[in-house]
Amino acid sequence: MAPTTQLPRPIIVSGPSGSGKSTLLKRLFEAYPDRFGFSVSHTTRSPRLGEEDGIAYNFVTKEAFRKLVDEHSFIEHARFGSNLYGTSVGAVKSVAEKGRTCILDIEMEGVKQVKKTDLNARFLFLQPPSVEILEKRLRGRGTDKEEDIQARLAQAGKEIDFSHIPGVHDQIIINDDLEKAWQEFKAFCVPDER
Ligand SMILES: Nc1ncnc2c1ncn2[C@@H]1O[C@H](COP(=O)(O)OP(=O)(O)OP(=O)(O)O)[C@@H](O)[C@H]1O
Repeated sequence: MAPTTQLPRPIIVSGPSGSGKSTLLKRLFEAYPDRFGFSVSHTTRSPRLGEEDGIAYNFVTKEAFRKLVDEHSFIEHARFGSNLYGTSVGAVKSVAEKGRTCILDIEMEGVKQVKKTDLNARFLFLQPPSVEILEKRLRGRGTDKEEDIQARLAQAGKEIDFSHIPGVHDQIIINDDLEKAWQEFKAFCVPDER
């Protein structure tokens, strides 16, 4: 295996809910379809029709999942309903081993976990111009219930405070004008094109 330093470094994109992560990542994957990749998550849920192990998810038993948790294999893991889901360090490394830059869209606790690993990641934070504008965008998106919007706004303050701790992120992009944010985002993710 090639030394980690020669492999594409993973990019960690974080930012409050509604800051525009999905919008910019969609553009990035459309503009550079072969350059980036997402890691394959682990789950204890059963595969649905057509879902291949190792492609849609790494399907594992609850026992195997717990063992991975005990071995600190996950960057983050969570329960949704009766199923467990997790992002493993190994899954991120395997994207890099295929020559692609792995992109992780994660929240603050995940960022802290990645910093404890040997992934040698680059950290990008997407910041809304203000909490008022963030609220407008969350409402405009039309996908969230009122209580979810309030919870997302409360969490946004914590995410922004954390992002301002020196050394946490390599770059902070303020997503005010979308075209300007896209240019900055692209320059960070595809630095050799500058
Ligand atoms: N610069 C911008 N100007 C105006 N609207 C924007 C801008 N960037 C994103 N939006 C809009 O804001 C809303 C939230 O963006 P998006 O869904 O990409 O956020 P997100 O960070 O991926 O949120 P989540 O973490 O909840 O998935 C969307 O409706 C999107 O179209």
